[in-house]
Amino acid sequence: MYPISLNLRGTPVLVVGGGRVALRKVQNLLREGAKITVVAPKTLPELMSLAQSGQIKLYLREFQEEDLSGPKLVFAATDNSELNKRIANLCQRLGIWVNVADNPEESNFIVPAVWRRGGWEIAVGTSGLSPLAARLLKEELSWLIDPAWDDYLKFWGELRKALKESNIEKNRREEILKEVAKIYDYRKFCREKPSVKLILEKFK
Ligand SMILES: C[C@@]1(CC(=O)O)c2cc3[nH]c(cc4nc(cc5[nH]c(cc(n2)[C@H]1CCC(=O)O)[C@@](C)(CC(=O)O)[C@@H]5CCC(=O)O)C(CC(=O)O)=C4CCC(=O)O)c(CCC(=O)O)c3CC(=O)O
Ligand SMILES: NC(=O)C1=CN([C@@H]2O[C@H](COP(=O)(O)OP(=O)(O)OC[C@H]3O[C@@H](n4cnc5c(N)ncnc54)[C@H](O)[C@@H]3O)[C@@H](O)[C@H]2O)C=CC1
Repeated sequence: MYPISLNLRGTPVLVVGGGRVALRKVQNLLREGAKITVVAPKTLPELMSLAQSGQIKLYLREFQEEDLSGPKLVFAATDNSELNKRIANLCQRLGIWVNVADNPEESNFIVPAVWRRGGWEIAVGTSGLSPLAARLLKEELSWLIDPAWDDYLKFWGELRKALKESNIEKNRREEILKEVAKIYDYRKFCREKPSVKLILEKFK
């Protein structure tokens, strides 16, 4: 499984099924600004209200082949594994990437458990071995990773931006970043909390 971060803003995504699994996928997709259509004869009330507030499009009926004209990604999340398999086959034929809720083998992609804070994104995957274990490690990370890592990321982000906006040439900018990284590992950064301004003056 090759991990990538997809930009789904405005991208049409189809979710087939309206249960617990479909709802979780929809909630995470909404956060990324995907254009979501849900097809299911019966759905959870949460999906109904998302449709009522115009955040998703909802068709209260069974899946039909025509639903596959349009979406770039499909989530087959019904409780009918034969149907999920059929959707997967249709998607393969059409070249649409599909996630099959009850079958990682038939999926083009699977979804990791994601931990986010202060700009960090850590995706935990088990190649489908145990999604529950993926969630448990994700939860553990919230304890393991000190909030000072957020300041560290902020520092690097600001330094990178300042260098980009400076008139220092590209190769030298990269060199500077590597030199600073050698000096300021996480521990030294925490002790000294250097300012970006100071670093820039020192390395120019
Ligand atoms: C292959 C994959 C495909 C995909 O859905 O993309 C898949 C498949 C299956 N999940 C099953 C069960 C559960 N999945 C969860 C939860 C999550 N499942 C997610 C991902 C994935 N699930 C992909 C693999 C990722 C990887 O491992 O690398 C997470 C991480 C991300 C997300 O869905 O958003 C999200 C946690 C998010 C979070 O909390 O952060 C829970 C609840 C829990 O853990 O509390 C249970 C019940 C407990 C258990 O069984 O473990 C079953 C058996 C169904 C059955 O028995 O009927 C299958 C099918 C099978 O394995 O065949
Ligand atoms: N990938 C994951 O993270 C997980 C996957 N699963 C698997 O996912 C599947 C779905 O789980 P839940 O959401 O809990 O099930 P659920 O029973 O709550 O929901 C199933 C949904 O599928 C819909 N459906 C049934 N026939 C349909 C059709 N012909 N067209 C469109 N929609 C149809 C139903 O109306 C319902 O909304 C299960 O088969 C389970 O094995 C379960 C837990 C986690």
